[in-house]
Amino acid sequence: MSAVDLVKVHGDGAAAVRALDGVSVAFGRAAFTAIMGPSGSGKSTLTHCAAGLDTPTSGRVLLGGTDLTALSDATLTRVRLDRVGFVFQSFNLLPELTALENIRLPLELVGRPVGRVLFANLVGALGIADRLGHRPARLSGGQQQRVALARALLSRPEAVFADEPTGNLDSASGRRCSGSSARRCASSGRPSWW
Ligand SMILES: Nc1ncnc2c1ncn2[C@@H]1O[C@H](COP(=O)(O)OP(=O)(O)OP(=O)(O)O)[C@@H](O)[C@H]1O
Repeated sequence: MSAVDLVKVHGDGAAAVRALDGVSVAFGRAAFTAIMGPSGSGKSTLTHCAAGLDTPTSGRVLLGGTDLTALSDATLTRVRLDRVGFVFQSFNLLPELTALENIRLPLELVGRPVGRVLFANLVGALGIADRLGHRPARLSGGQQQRVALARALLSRPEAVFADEPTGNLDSASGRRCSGSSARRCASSGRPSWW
């Protein structure tokens, strides 16, 4: 997945904010990449543009051979559901659905079957197997976050984007969800993309 010369200006006129100013970046296949920077430096904006959730003002976003910035709204929606997983900072679970229904929803929207083994493995690894019948309001923040992670991973997407995905988890759960490479990234103290 790569982004080329991304510019994103939020708003217009005197209130315009140039959140991205010519960002080019490539994320390798099967790589775990952390984006770090000060508050307000554009991490969420970059992540949303890279995942096709927001439209850059200019520049290109490539997922495999697909230029997301050249797609119609309908095709982009389909690509997002089918090929991209996203974990939002505020989870974005649907309150009237159970955890199970939230996790399955993206696959059901595109008419794809739910892989039973993958589903069982995911909810087991994330420690939410006994909470699947609960609505989000009956779950803790960390449990909601793990439901959101399961939802993002169940479709085996080509790319998973996560905006502060382990902020509500205890340190052991955070390590399980992000893997040992995350520890290495975080402890290296590098302030930029890699
Ligand atoms: N919808 C919006 N309208 C106007 N300005 C926005 C909007 N979204 C973000 N911004 C501005 O764009 C800049 C980058 O915001 P962004 O949320 O991408 O930063 P961030 O690095 O993710 O911040 P944080 O670490 O605090 O979550 C900020 O100055 C922010 O105020």
